Amino acid sequence: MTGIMNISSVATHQIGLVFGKFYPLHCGHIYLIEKAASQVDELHILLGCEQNRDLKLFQDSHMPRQPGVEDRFLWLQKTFKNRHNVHTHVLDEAGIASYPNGWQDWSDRVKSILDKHHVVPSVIFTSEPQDVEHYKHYFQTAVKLIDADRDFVNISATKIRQQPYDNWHFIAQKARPFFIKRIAIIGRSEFSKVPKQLANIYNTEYVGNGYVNYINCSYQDNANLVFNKSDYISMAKLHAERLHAASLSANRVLFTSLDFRTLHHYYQTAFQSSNTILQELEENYPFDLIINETDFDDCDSALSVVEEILKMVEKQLH
Ligand SMILES: NC(=O)c1ccc[n+]([C@@H]2O[C@H](COP(=O)([O-])OP(=O)(O)OC[C@H]3O[C@@H](n4cnc5c(N)ncnc54)[C@H](O)[C@@H]3O)[C@@H](O)[C@H]2O)c1
Repeated sequence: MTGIMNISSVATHQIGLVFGKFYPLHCGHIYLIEKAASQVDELHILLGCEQNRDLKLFQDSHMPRQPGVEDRFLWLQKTFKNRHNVHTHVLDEAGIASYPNGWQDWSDRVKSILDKHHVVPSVIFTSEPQDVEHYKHYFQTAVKLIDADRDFVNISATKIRQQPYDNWHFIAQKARPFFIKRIAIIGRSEFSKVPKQLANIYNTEYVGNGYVNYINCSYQDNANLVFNKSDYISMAKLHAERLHAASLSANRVLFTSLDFRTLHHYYQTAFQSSNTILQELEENYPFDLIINETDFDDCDSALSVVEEILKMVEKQLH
């Protein structure tokens, strides 16, 4: 009895495919994938990438940096991490005439990946009506068209590439940290309030210097506190962790009172030498905007400072 059930379930085991560049992954893609996944036993996503095309898409965009294949792969993996019947594969399209001119070579490349993973598709899902007959012809499978008019999620990746910050709520939650603009506003006393104010205005996260806060709380007499070399490294590591954590929930932009270039500069001034950890953080964790108290005149009012900074931030987002 059990054997018979297994044979019949193998015979009806439905395997679906979804193709896409996911450049970047957005809620329309997720809707398509979830609707597809709910109609099959297993869904395989093929993430198409082609170096020159992808670079051109980036150059024609307003994205702050270029997503690599690994970024796009991770967005999919993280988004569908709890969907155990959804699998993602990278499809390198190098050397194939670009869409829609390379259907034969492209479908051969797809089939070689499917063969490698022993995947025999029964249905292809797409929201592109013009591709339906091609898919049927080259893959000899059923094709299901999902929301061709984009009624449910009215967005395209092209629009997001053009205006990522105006289309923020369409960007997949797991892709958003990639797009966060990092802004450091550095200064003392009154000026130190400015990044907190800006975070409130932009309904987003502020990341203070956690290490200094910790030291201030731990020691009563910190008037003559002098940091040693390891303090700077601890400060930098803690700050990188806190920035990363805040970027998971930040809204378009993130404000902080410290960037790694400035921290390294403090270190160099104190010890007359560089530090490799700080150097690496400086290089690998660039900020989009660094504003210093010294960029302003002493006589500038608090209001005029905030207004000036608001203009700079707006430039970053448009
Ligand atoms: N070289 C060739 O001849 C050839 C032929 C066919 C396909 N391809 C490749 O296949 C891939 C197709 O990618 P794409 O440009 O369609 O990717 P995409 O990332 O823009 O879209 C992925 C899928 O999501 C769907 N989608 C987009 N927005 C949606 C929304 N708002 N609601 C619902 N669904 C939505 C698309 O229709 C598509 O089916 C590319 O890598 C392309 O190169 C190449």
